[in-house]
Amino acid sequence: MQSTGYQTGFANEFATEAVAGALPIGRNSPQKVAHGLYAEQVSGTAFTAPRRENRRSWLYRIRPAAMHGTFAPFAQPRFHNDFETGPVSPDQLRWSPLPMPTGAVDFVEGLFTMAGNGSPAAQHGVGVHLYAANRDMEGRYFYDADGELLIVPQQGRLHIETELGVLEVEPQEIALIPRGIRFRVALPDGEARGYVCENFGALVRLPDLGPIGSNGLANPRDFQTPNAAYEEREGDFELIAKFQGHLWRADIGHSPLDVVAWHGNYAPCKYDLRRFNTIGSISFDHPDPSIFTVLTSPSDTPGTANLDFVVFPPRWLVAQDTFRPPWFHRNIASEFMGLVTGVYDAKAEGFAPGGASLHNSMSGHGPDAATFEKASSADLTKPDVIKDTMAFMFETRAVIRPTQQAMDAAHRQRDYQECWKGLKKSFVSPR
Ligand SMILES: O=C(O)Cc1cc(O)ccc1O
Ligand SMILES: [Fe+2]
Repeated sequence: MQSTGYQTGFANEFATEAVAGALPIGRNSPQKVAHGLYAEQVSGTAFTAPRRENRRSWLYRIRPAAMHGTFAPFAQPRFHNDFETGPVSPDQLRWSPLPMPTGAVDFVEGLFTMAGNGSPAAQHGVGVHLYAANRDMEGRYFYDADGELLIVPQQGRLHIETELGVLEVEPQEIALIPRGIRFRVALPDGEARGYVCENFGALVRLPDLGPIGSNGLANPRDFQTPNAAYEEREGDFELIAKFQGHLWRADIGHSPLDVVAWHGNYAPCKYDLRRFNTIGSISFDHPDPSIFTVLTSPSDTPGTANLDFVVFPPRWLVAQDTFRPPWFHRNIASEFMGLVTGVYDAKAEGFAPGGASLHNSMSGHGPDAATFEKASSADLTKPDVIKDTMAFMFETRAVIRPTQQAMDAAHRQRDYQECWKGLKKSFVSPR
């Protein structure tokens, strides 16, 4: 399926048809839909959710989503949500990039669960996954009934064909696939690696801007939702479902990407992180990283997110009489970080593009020794510019529990704490 372009805005009431006249006018479910299509509603929030949070779309499709065989377990043991048992270490953790697969592996097969909290059953928390893949999903379609997927490509473009249209996504862009929406991923560059946050809680939305005003951070018009596109394809295909933490497969005799027209506000989208309007201090002190929030999934406690997706983009540092990089800190929230490209300003080395770090609730962390030395004696009469970088954080109110496979992984940096070892004792007692 080729991209047919985009509509702009975040969670707008979109309307799009790949065949003229396919969208009913003035009603959702006429007795007979034009062109012999079936009408089907997909709801991403409760029917009775407040209007400003209510998300649903109407799909006009060749066959309804109900048509497929029975599900049986699908073996892909690296992708799951089993992170809720046993003690969890408060150690600061860091990983080198997930190695590229040696055999042929598609996007679903290439998912590797790093960590998470909450559960799909409880409808709060997140799953944090990495993927490394080197082949297109062939005759295979996937949906995640457990959460929406926030995909952060790090290497290689993704061509994502969804029920509602096509997203072409490259590193430094993100894709959001709503819970339940079926899709297929192809890899135009042959290989791809990146991060996925699976959000079991309230759908992500743009944060309130408070005193920032009516513009800034991620602007709504920079989100792009695909125009309708469909394939009319019959064959021996496979539908993979993620349901309550595990994968299932069913035979399907046609492509489920057969939605000819749709309207509504429950749809995939993409966003270019390079369009993020970064706001920071122009006087003194490094602000809290909440200033970098792209999207937030609120919890039932106001101001305390289930998930904040935060980016650290290129920017100027001009603060005076200030230690300019991130400070040393401990935090009630828990922080999973990744790096799409470049160098992150708190870590001179060891945090590579494609790598990851995890600093859980109240675990001390901050600049490494090399960064501290440099920034403590930097010439503040000149602005610094941070260029060619894109780090991000999945920050959650609940502790992010690493999986056993993440703890056991050969690419986990077992010497991570060494990065703070060189911090000198400089205190000179006045007595
Ligand atoms: O730990 C980190 O590097 C993320 C982070 C960045 C920042 O600028 C302030 C606080 C914070 O947790
Ligand atoms: Fe932090």
